[in-house]
Amino acid sequence: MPLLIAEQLTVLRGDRALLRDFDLQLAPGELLHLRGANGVGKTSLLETLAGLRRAGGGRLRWASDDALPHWLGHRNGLNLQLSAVENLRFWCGINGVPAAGIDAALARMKLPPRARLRSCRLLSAGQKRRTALARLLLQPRAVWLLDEPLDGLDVDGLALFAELVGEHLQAGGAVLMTSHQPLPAPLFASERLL
Ligand SMILES: Nc1ncnc2c1ncn2[C@@H]1O[C@H](COP(=O)(O)OP(=O)(O)OP(=O)(O)O)[C@@H](O)[C@H]1O
Repeated sequence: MPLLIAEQLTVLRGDRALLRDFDLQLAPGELLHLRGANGVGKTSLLETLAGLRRAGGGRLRWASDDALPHWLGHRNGLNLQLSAVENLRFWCGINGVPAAGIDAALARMKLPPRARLRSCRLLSAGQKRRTALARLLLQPRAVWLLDEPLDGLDVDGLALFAELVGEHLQAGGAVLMTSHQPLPAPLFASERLL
């Protein structure tokens, strides 16, 4: 049974329909890559699927009522005045997740210990991305909706990301991610052009 089904979805930006009659299914163990040019509506679609943007029509069905997805926007959603640890502590607080796993999650993302305590505005783009991705490790959620998650990652970061995704798919989760270009190895996905 699919984890997520979107049927005849209309994706809006203001009063403009970017996508109409958009159908999508996401099965357990599936990595689906949505590829499209700048401005085509990838971010708007992911925000609509995540429930952050009102759909203009159609239906969204989740495998279960409590199947809240992980949504990671392309701007990372970090408060740049706070450190990586403080950002994740805040995220844990608003999501009711124990903060005990923060250090382990940042270690898994290979963020050096000193960088974890530094204000995020002093981190590189890739370090900020690794911090944002660490949220995926803090709470198990079946569906990951990731908007341009590879931006800023170096070769090691890409390998790490592929490892996390592989483990998630093995565990029966699913990932929907966007980008502008074909996915690099070692990521293997079904691809949909927008
Ligand atoms: N704040 C906004 N207000 C109104 N329209 C917007 C706004 N932001 C974006 N748009 C419009 O919505 C359309 C879709 O934007 P969206 O960010 O979803 O595209 P995208 O495919 O994710 O683009 P990119 O690859 O550049 O990130 C764009 O063509 C843009 O003109």
